[in-house]
Amino acid sequence: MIPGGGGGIEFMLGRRARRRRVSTVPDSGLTGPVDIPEPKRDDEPKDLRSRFKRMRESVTGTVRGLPKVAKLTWQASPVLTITIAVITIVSGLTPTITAYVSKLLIDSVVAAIQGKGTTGAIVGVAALEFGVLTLTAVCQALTQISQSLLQERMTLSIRHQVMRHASELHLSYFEGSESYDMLRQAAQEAPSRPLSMMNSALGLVRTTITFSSMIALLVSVSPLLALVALLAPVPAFISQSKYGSRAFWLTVMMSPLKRRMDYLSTLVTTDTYAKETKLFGLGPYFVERFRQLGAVSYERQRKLTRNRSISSTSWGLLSTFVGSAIALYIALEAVGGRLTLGDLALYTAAATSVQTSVSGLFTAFSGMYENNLYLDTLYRFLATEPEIVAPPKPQRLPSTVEGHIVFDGVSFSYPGADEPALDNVSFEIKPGETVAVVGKNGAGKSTLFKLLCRLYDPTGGRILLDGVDIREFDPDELRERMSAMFQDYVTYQGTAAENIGLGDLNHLEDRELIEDSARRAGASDRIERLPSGYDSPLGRWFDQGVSLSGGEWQKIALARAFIRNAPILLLDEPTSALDAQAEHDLFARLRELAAGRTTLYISHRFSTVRQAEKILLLELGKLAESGTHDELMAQGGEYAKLFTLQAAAYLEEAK
Ligand SMILES: Nc1ncnc2c1ncn2[C@@H]1O[C@H](COP(=O)(O)OP(=O)(O)OP(=O)(O)O)[C@@H](O)[C@H]1O
Repeated sequence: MIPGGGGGIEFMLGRRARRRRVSTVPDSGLTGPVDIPEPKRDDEPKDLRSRFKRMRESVTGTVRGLPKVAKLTWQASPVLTITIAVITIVSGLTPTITAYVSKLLIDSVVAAIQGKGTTGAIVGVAALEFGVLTLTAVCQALTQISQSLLQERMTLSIRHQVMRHASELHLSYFEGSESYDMLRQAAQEAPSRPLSMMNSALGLVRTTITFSSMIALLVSVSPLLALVALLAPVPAFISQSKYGSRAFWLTVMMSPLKRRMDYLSTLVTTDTYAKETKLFGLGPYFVERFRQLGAVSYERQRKLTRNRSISSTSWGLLSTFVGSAIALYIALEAVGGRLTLGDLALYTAAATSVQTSVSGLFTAFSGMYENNLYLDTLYRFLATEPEIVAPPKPQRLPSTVEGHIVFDGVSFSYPGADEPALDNVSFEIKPGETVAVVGKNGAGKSTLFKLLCRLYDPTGGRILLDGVDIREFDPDELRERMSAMFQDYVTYQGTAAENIGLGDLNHLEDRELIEDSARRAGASDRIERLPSGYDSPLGRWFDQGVSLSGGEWQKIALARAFIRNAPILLLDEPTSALDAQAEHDLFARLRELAAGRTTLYISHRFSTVRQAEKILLLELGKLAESGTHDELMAQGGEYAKLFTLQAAAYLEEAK
């Protein structure tokens, strides 16, 4: 067993990190052997004392988890939570009442046989029994209905919380595989756990009620019997909780493997990848890798399930043996005339019930313990603080931002990277200027844009907007003043109008503005030719939509960037997929499109770069050259070299 609560989990994750290093699972899952380490713990308690210590720790950890679970359940539905709680108390009493009514019935039958009772009394007790049984049935039905409804509400409520929190987290959170695993577990495992834990907790209450009322009856016939019945289920509990923690462990360990399986499955089942997987004949290979990873995952689950059931069945048999011995003892007492037939029925029911209650108590507790471990992942995820947040007293952005940008000695390294992506970069962009950023692949151009949007914070230096460090603004407000088209723009599975409107939620359904943005991006002709124009679905996930070409999609992404009337416009290779005419048209209109805005664009085509008012050339994260086209050509540096190289290639072709 392992301690519940945060400390235990951190400890386990520490171990997990160590295990991952020795893991034989290759990072991508595409090649290499497939295996995952056994979810065994070196520090598993060996002797009884450490076992009890562990048990005490897990009891405290689990009990501490209860208020949080109660809060989650209450948040999902107060009415259903109260209903379930009330039914639990009622159904805790029904077994004892049933047992007592059975005794009354048998005694009244025996009395009638002996001529001491009446048929009327028997009918009365039978009616009472009918009433109790009806109450039991109603309670069961109500429990089932409330539980399934509460589960539905709970799943929605937790998924909603996970989505909301994920939407607030910083970009780099999604780029780490460990945090991604945590997110996956929180989203997939956690929704079913609180109700399960709540049920276990309420089961605990129910069985405690049954147990207390029954034990009173059992003690009156034989305190020794009561003690034996109490102790018999303990071993089963210990084995249950041990396997409970292993099951959790296995889920944690298998999360990376399951993600790889999901990835392989996506490669084969998603339209975006289908072309290439078919051409390179990768389908059967990916399917086989999926099968291998699946086989490993199944084998681990099978082993655990097998060991768990063998162990719990064996310990369960011990309890059955004790139960039978008690029944025999009571039967002999009845034969000896020391008990009535009604007493015999009552005590047999009581003994069985105490036994079931005790094992029920233990099972409920070990269930809670296991669920609490899973929930801890959810709590840790929900407790992850977004790294990029507004300062306590953010500076208000003026309603009209001028767009004066200064990079002052800005450096940035991606987490875990050896080399900085940007190294002491300084430059100034005047309001309304159009600036081109150029440089070789990996020079740091896109990183510069991401820092400007505050998707990351610089590791050194500062970025000023209209003279204020951008960290002093609320990041949401800052981003409202910017519009951007990234290199890996999103192709939304929605209509053409929605694809554009999503660039500005305030104008999501403003058809006039959407059409105007499409015109400015050169996308309107194609959209108008679609079967339902702007209402045509693009992509095929939800509707039988139209498939657009790469360049057509890029124009739609451009239109999305244009719809937002922001003072700063960032375009990362905006014409990489456009044909020569479309590219020419766009840049010919760029001055008009960029009027009144500070515009930065990244481009590898020097013909489009030359018209910028300022050009920044990055080399290995450093600002190597800056100036106008004429200035840089006159300098005869790297820019001049690259420009001449490209121009020469065109001239060569033209010959
Ligand atoms: N999310 C990331 N995590 C870690 N490293 C990254 C990440 N994104 C980029 N890098 C690294 O930072 C460096 C700069 O990348 P960046 O995307 O800014 O280059 P770029 O100049 O835009 O290149 P390209 O012309 O190919 O688009 C590269 O070496 C890249 O490997």
